[in-house]
Amino acid sequence: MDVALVMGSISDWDKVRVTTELLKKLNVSFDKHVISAHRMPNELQAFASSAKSEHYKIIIAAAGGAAHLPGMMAANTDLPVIGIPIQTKSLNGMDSLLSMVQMPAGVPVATVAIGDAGAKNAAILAAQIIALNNQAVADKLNTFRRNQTKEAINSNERLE
Ligand SMILES: Nc1c(C(=O)O)ncn1[C@@H]1O[C@H](COP(=O)(O)O)[C@@H](O)[C@H]1O
Repeated sequence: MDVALVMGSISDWDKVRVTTELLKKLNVSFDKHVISAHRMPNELQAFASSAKSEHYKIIIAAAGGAAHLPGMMAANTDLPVIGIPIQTKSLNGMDSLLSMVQMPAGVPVATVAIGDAGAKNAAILAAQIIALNNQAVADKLNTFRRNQTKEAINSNERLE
């Protein structure tokens, strides 16, 4: 698999479904897991430390609130980790964002935006990394970007 998509709870699944849809569209192979740094510390460590030998290339980690999951993944692997801050009811996802974006130097988490745009960008970012060594994914990305540009240009027609 190119990507392991990990989420802190099954309650995050609805928010990252869109990530999986885009990964599929861009020809990036992935599997998905609920793994929590807080609730499943041993499982997290086992998963992260064997991720490279399992031939994953990128980990996408989505979590809400005290979102230590992406940081702890990054602590236990040298694969690139992309963090998706899940929007929360109490603090709107600022809690999730700040707990993953402010990593100490040496252990980066490539943190995307809160919400739907971030969940989509995580898939695109992963595809861009995979595309460096995968022409089929590069072609899909190219088509995706061209269509996106076309749609933006065509939206001018809807202006009164
Ligand atoms: N942030 C974390 C971690 C972690 O970082 O290890 N484990 C669960 N969670 C988050 O807790 C929120 C509420 O989870 P529940 O709905 O299961 O109570 C979820 O957004 C999850 O990502």
